[in-house]
Amino acid sequence: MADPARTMGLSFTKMHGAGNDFVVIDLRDGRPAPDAALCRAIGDRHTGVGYDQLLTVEPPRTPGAVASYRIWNSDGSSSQQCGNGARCIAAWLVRDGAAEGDGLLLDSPAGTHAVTRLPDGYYRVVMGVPDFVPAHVPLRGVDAVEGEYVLAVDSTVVSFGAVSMGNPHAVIEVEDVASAPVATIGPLLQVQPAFPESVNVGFAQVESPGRVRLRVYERGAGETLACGSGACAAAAVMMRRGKVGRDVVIALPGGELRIEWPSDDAPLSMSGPTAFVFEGEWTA
Ligand SMILES: N[C@H](CCC[C@H](N)C(=O)O)C(=O)O
Repeated sequence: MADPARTMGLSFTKMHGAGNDFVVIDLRDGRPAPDAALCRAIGDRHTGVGYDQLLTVEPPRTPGAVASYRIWNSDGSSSQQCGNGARCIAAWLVRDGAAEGDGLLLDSPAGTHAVTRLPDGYYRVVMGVPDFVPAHVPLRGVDAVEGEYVLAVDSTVVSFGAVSMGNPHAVIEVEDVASAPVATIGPLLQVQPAFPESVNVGFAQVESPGRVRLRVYERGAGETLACGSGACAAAAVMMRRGKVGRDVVIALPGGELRIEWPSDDAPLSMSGPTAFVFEGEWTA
């Protein structure tokens, strides 16, 4: 049977969070998510709309939540977490009138998040407690020395921190992000057996105790202009190493995010911008 979206027309909203771009589709009426072929067609940067991630807004899964959402990367793979996406979904629900902006609850595949609209129009997402347990990243077969993992990939030795924000992250500290080997080491690390679910690879340059520059080669999307969970991961790794304070600005190519993590056993919060770009209808 033809995919219903192809016959009925599929409305969507194009958004971005610090340049990390999304197609948001409202499936609160219970319609099925677009199939893989349609996701790829919508995601094509030339013949479609283009996105880093496709986000679906769906009925809540827990009491008190306004809605739930799911996440597909542009390569069709799904993810458990999308920090920039959580902010955009919250802004989408507030604009839709489905929620007030003070502490709405959103169900993601990684758990339930409290989201608050800040006076400056930014959104703050409680992202949960960073999980450094290797098996939870997941990361296998690599031992850590003082929180640093070392892996030989091809002719290169890569040293990194590893943490789960609900999705897997490796964080590589570099002297200069501008010249970091993002497009070579990123995909190389992603295919290592040590990362059975692949990994988002961050390249972080600590500029000061209050500011980190970051580039992220995302799982399923390549290098993006911003990665919210990647910013959380980089901040958490550098905070635990004592390289930055517990309230830090992460400067990504597409914009800045603020990360607050009061203590190791407390939840981490991320604040940042959201933007509506256009509304559309897919009729191909
Ligand atoms: N590529 C990620 C999902 C999107 C994360 C990112 N866009 C964010 O804002 O957190 C993964 O496969 O885990």
